[in-house]
Amino acid sequence: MSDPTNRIDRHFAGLRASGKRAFVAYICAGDPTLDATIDVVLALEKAGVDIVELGVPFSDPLADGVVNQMAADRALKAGATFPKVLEMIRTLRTKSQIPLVLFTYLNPIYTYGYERFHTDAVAAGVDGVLVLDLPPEEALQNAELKPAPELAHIQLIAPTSPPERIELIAKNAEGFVYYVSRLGVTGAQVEIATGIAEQVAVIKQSTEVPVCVGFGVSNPEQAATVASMADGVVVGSAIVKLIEKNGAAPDLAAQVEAFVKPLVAAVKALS
Ligand SMILES: O=P(O)(O)OC[C@@H](O)[C@@H](O)c1c[nH]c2ccccc12
Repeated sequence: MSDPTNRIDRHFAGLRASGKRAFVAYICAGDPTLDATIDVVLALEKAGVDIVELGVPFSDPLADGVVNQMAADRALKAGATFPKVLEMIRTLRTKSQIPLVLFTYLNPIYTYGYERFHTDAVAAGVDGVLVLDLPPEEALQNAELKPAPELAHIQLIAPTSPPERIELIAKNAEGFVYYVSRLGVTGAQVEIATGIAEQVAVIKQSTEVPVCVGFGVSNPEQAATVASMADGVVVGSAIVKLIEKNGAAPDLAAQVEAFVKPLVAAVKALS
């Protein structure tokens, strides 16, 4: 169900009306610092990014490749904690209304407390949550594991997800469905995965919710190719790598903006 009060749903409704695809960017909150994350998100927004995925830094990020692992490590070493990430989002919300999705493993939410998490995330201005290591069956059977109604519960589908599971996930989808285009962990790849268009078509048989595809996209050409097969494309590690290289530069935000602009432009050029 589309919720007009949720920034993700509202944003996709606008994109749909204008026939445009979404560009979704992933960064790790607190890398290199929480203050820098605010500037980087504002730079992403200026570059035309539609939705920002904010990773909650975690010590055992099992689905993340080395670039994202190192980003989480930098953020943790710089002092990022789950409460501090929420505090940063509260500050960010005084400057931006860009749709925000928290990417997290279950452990930080468990430690913080489910109810407290739901209340505080909504109050901070988070629009959606993707709990990376939470299987859909668990989320559906345990009410406390489902985000609050105001938070879209975003879920992953993998190339190996069997049809029954795709149907289960897609039927309960909120915000958007995230199709990870390949097995393994996050990270830039030379070649785009095969079978994306086919899997997106299967997912779309069970849901009206937009489908975004990510994993391994790092340049404008790949972004356009992948986006042309779905409602949106996600780029993570390529941006995180740029932050890794230029974290200490005074013009980090400007560099992020310059890097992301052509990626966004390639996606927005599609009709
Ligand atoms: O890094 P890539 O290959 O561009 O893929 C996006 C990815 O980083 C981001 O969406 C993400 C970060 N952590 C994840 C864990 C699982 C699935 C996806 C993610």
